[in-house]
Amino acid sequence: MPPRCSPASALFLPFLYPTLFRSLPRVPRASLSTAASPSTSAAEHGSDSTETLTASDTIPVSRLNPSPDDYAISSFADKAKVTILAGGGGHGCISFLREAFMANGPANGGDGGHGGNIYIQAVHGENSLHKLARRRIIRAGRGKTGQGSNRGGARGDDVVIQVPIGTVIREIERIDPMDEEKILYRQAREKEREYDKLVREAEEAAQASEETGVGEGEALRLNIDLPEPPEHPNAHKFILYPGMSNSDRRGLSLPRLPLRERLYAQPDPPLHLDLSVASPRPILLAAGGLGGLGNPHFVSKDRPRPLFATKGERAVRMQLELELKLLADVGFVGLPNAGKSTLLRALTRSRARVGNWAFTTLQPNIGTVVLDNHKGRPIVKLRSSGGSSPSHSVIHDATFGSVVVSQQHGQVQIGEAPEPRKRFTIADIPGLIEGAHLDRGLGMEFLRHVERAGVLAFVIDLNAGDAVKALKSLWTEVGLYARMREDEEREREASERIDWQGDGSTSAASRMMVADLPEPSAQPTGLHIASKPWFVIATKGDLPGTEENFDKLKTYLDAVTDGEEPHPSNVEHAWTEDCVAIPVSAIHGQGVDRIIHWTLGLLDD
Ligand SMILES: Nc1nc2c(ncn2[C@@H]2O[C@H](COP(=O)(O)OP(=O)(O)OP(=O)(O)O)[C@@H](O)[C@H]2O)c(=O)[nH]1
Ligand SMILES: [Mg+2]
Repeated sequence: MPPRCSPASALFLPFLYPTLFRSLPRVPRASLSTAASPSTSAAEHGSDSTETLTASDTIPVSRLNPSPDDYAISSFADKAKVTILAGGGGHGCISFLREAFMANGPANGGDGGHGGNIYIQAVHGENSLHKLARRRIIRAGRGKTGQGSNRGGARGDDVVIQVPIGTVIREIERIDPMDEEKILYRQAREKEREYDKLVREAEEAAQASEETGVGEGEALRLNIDLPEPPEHPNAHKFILYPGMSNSDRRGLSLPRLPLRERLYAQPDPPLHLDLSVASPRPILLAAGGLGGLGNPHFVSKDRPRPLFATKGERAVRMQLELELKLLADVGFVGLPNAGKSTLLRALTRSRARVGNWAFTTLQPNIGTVVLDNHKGRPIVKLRSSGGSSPSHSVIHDATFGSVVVSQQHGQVQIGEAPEPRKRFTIADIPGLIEGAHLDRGLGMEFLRHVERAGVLAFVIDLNAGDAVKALKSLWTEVGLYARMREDEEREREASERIDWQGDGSTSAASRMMVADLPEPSAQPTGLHIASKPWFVIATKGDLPGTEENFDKLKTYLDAVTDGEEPHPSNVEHAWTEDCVAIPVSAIHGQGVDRIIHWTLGLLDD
């Protein structure tokens, strides 16, 4: 375990609070970095720390201290409802060869093109569903109609919907013309069977009347009583030649079309996809309709010049609900106005709105910390070994690439090094207030994102009163929310359980089914959030008079790590492995490197 706020590490320069880094000579406040000077000089002039609340006013406007209207509107969305329409098939063509001295050439109408499919693919680099949420309807291309001279129509364009990794797709509604057609065919077959039965009965009756000597007239009457034969269900699928004469139309007998199988298998309903890893290939959501058949398909000895072709098949239409589950690697949790958005700006290229008032942020902002220059070369210097996982070291070998040498129980083990992380994402959510778990403030909606982050970073304003108290109240809110969610989950699970008896009691059969499963604990613990690794980012450290507050916070966190104090949420068995507080001054971009390194250590553990 690395020393907390290690004075030996050159990366973790104690630019703030030199007194906490005992082995370093005490640096007088006046000689702190120039960036911190405006507020320092304010302190020298004897100003009160509460007066420096608006210290950002004295700092020149920059990317990290922007004017309130210098921001990009957050285009983030974690939910979307879309209707997808696969492309219908193009119609078949009715055409005949026309050449000099050939009055009635053979049929040469081309087939229609097949409709385009709609696929979905989870990819790296996407981290929001806002583009989909805005589009609402996604259509694949329609197949083109066939042409004369046996030229087939072009295929409709496929559409690949790219979504972030962690997207869950649920089907709400589906209209599949193939299913409708199957039902129509089944009904038609039943009607035909009934008609055949009637015909057979009429014939038998006619035969019987002949044998019993009833006159020919009676037999004829029985035949006339028969209803019209049922129409075949695929009559609507044909297109007729527009220049057809009335006599042609009267003598037209349309052939029976068999049910055609789609080129691509349509996934069975209800569709439920959980794309928790990048999909190497796009996954089919909706298959396009088949192209119609040109008139040469219907040429026969009795019908040398078919004056019809078939229409393209209609395609699937689906309504889907998409939800982005795994949102960010790190979730910022903090009171309003703590400096979360400024910190996000300092760590990433985000242009989140910053303002000296509560609830500046109304929608979550997602920022990506890029660790390489997109060519594999690191732009953030990583620690060679150690961090929060010092039990292994990475050796770079020209022949074998990266090899991990780890020591477990005194034995050296050699394994393949994991791909170095190239980026991680941070979610900056609106500030939490007391009662957030009861949906006060902008609370609940956004605590969901915290629940899903791998690491929690508590952003505490050192200039806004007791930091330990602030941390405890934030953890209390998060803990209460976690318990509430566990309760909800349990209720949902109970309502989804099969009621074998129909009266709410569970029979022996269902008991057998769940016998091997561990019984869920009766009380919600909130452990699913409290067991996540976390750390504290103590911000606004440039403001005078904050050093003491940080000192207290550090002492408290050391006590939590050593087990002398309970976890701030009071949840038992919560994560207390290495609770640290990192002092930063986001407005000056100081200390942010250390956040990146610490986060990497926690994420890679
Ligand atoms: N002196 C100083 N001021 C800071 C620092 N970080 C943020 N501020 C100021 O604190 C105020 C609030 O910053 P924001 O980043 O908007 O805070 P927030 O936590 O995102 O606020 P909400 O979105 O309302 O929850 C702004 O006036 C910032 O300029 C810092 O490190 N030092
Ligand atoms: Mg904000």
